[in-house]
Amino acid sequence: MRLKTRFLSIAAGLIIIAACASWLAYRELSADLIERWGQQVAEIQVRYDSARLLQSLEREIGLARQMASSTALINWAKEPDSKALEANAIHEMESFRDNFRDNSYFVALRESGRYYFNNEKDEYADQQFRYVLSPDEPNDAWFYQLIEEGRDFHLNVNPDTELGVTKLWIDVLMRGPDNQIVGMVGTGMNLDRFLQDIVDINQEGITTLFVDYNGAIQLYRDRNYIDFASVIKPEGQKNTVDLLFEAPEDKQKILGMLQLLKKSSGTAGHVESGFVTVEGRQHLAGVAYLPAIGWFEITLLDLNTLLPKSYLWPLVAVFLASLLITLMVFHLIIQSRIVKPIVGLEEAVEKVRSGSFILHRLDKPDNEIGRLVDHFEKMTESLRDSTRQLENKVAQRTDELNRLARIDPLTGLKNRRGIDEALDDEIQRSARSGNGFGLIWLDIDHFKSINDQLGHQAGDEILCRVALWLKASLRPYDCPGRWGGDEFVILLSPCDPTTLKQIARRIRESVEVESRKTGTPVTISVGGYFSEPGDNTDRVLRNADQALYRAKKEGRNRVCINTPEDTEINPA
Ligand SMILES: Nc1nc2c(ncn2[C@@H]2O[C@H](COP(=O)(O)OP(=O)(O)OP(=O)(O)O)[C@@H](O)[C@H]2O)c(=O)[nH]1
Repeated sequence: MRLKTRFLSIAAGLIIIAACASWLAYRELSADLIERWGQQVAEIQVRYDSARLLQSLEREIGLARQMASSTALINWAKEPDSKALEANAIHEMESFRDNFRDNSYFVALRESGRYYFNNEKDEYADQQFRYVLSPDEPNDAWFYQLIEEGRDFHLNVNPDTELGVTKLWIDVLMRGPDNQIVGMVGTGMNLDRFLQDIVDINQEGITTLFVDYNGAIQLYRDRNYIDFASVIKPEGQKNTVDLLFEAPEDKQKILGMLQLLKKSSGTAGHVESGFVTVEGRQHLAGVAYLPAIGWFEITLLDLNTLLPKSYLWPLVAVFLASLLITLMVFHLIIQSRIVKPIVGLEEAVEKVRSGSFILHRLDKPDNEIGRLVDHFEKMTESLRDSTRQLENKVAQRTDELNRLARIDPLTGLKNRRGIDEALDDEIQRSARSGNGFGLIWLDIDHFKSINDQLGHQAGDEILCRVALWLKASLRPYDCPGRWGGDEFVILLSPCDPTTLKQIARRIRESVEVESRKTGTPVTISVGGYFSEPGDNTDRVLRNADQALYRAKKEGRNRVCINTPEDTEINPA
């Protein structure tokens, strides 16, 4: 895999891992955030809803308590048949009616069971006595039940079948000076209006309900759930709050919260909260106990409505965009500071490996890679210089070897290979120019006996001297060589037959004369051939050799010249 691909794969992998981790963290954090926020909102909402309920009830309850402690009513309750007391009491009751919000009241006398009522329309003026309560009448059970329980104050949602109204009743026991219960007074508020004001508040995602001390639903937007006349219903038949929840654990949770609040009922403003599912949607339930009325207030917050997770999507989008930008920046940095310099370096290494030292300008980032590239460039320069030096040396040595391969080590003249090459060149030159050239082939006479008599060393010295005499007798541009043994070949160019003869004779004479001076006289036999353009190597050598052969045959120490036209033999 290429470096860039690998880097990007690693980066992408890391980013995916980071994104997954961040997504999980986001989910956890958002759930935690929503939970914390929801709990606080639930607490605030619970207190707000409780305050609203208490605010609207407080005055009514105060008035009802005041009415229950009215001396006129208490005295009348003790003597219900006294018309004077009754008139006085009814007058008192009517003054309270004017003050109650609903402009209605009821008074029920314990001893006689008489029930008095008047409403906002003053419908029952002078007929406030409505009917007589009976312990045997189930609809009247509330009255006897409350007296039996001895609860001085009670809130009750109950339809009054006699009056044909459903009301939220405020019931307050009326006690005589001896603390004996002599009756019950109170007022009823139109349930529909009350629900509208307190419960059916048009706040999307927020549901408010009130349940009594036993969890029976008292105020709820859906009237079907309201547990009317809770006070007279036996346990198990009440519409309790757990009916609103489907999951058993949610039912347990909400009932558990009620229990907890009952235990800590002394702690004012304490709110319990927890997640529950209502109608398939997650809600946060906040529950508070209202000691003033003995009810619980429950607020259900639909979190998806109040704080949809989509609100946090811009955060996710920003996060993803940041990741993408990070990936791109990472890619650009990796590309410019690592991958590109390394790829360039790799190409340069490949070039140098294949023997090319011409490098394009390499990227040198200001980091370890840049320093590596710098070292590589310097190393390449050194390598290039030493390679060039080496090549020069090799070329020089090769030239030297080539030269030596064509030189006779003893005499310093060309050897047979050198003469061969020079002869080939000369034949080609002659063919091109149309001018002939001369070739001399000479051999030292009786050299074997010189060797035999004087030794091989002396023989070598004579060979060297002959070479020197030859060179001295030749023109600078003539080319002498040692063919082998005691035989020498000389190329004469430019040349003509006359010059060939002259030089051949001069050579022979020179050797004879000069050798005599050394005390070891030697003579040479010389064969010459003047080559015409078009001759080949064999023909030239053969003719020169034949001329030498003749010179030997005819007595040695002489010159014989072979020309294409004729053969001239010149005795010494
Ligand atoms: N000292 C010495 N002797 C050599 C060398 N190369 C060949 N010879 C000898 O040279 C002699 C050449 O003899 P030939 O050319 O055959 O005969 P020659 O004695 O010269 O007689 P002719 O040529 O017939 O006059 C041989 O004895 C070789 O051993 C060399 O490099 N040094």
